[in-house]
Amino acid sequence: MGRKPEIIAFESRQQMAERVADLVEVNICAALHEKGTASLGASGGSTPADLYKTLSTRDIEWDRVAVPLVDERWVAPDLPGSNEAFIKETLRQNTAHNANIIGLWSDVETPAKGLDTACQRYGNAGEMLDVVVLGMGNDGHTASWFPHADGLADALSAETAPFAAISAKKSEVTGAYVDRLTMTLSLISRAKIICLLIAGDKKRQTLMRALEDGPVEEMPVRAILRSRPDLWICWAP
Ligand SMILES: O=C(O)[C@H](O)[C@@H](O)[C@H](O)[C@H](O)COP(=O)(O)O
Repeated sequence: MGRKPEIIAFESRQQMAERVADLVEVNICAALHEKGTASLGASGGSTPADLYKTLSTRDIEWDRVAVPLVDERWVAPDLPGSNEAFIKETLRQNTAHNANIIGLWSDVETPAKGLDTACQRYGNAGEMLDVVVLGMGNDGHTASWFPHADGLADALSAETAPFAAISAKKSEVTGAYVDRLTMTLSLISRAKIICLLIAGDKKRQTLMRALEDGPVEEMPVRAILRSRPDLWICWAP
């Protein structure tokens, strides 16, 4: 049996935000010191809000940090549900007011049509990402790797494309946001540090199921749990 990732349990969501911000800060500053630039792959959703707000007050040279989105729902940044809007609102303030957030959405009909633009914008920001923050849904998705979605095979393939277009099956978890663009396993799994942030008992139960044997297509978060068992799984009630 391969190594299973460990779960770090915090007392509160605020404590989790502070300690994960320490981890992100130290790794971003180390990358800046080594290379002069750094990259932080940032997920949307809602769980990382406290982390991003905390990070926005840290003493980091944010103008040298690229913050590409991990995934995006196909909605313009001025509409509810946009991950780009969420990350701008929570991270781009205080010392991080000049962070270079790299959005994935462009004004074309579908994520598939937006793929080239996303890849161009992303450029070399993260041939190897320094840090990636992931979340997880109660259906066992992470990034926009939704169970049995169209495009899931592309997102999880060993090919080196950094992004894939996803069309998820509509569910309670996706809501109306079934069309997505997402970083691929190939890109995320090469990151130096990966943090999977989860909160609440229900997600802890979902995670325990994901850690069991079973098909990746049913719980795609398994792809990253299996390929990077050294990832930091951080949980708070
Ligand atoms: O667009 C999104 O929804 C995400 O980037 C997604 O992968 C998210 O991390 C999980 O769905 C968890 O979302 P919550 O933090 O809102 O539970």
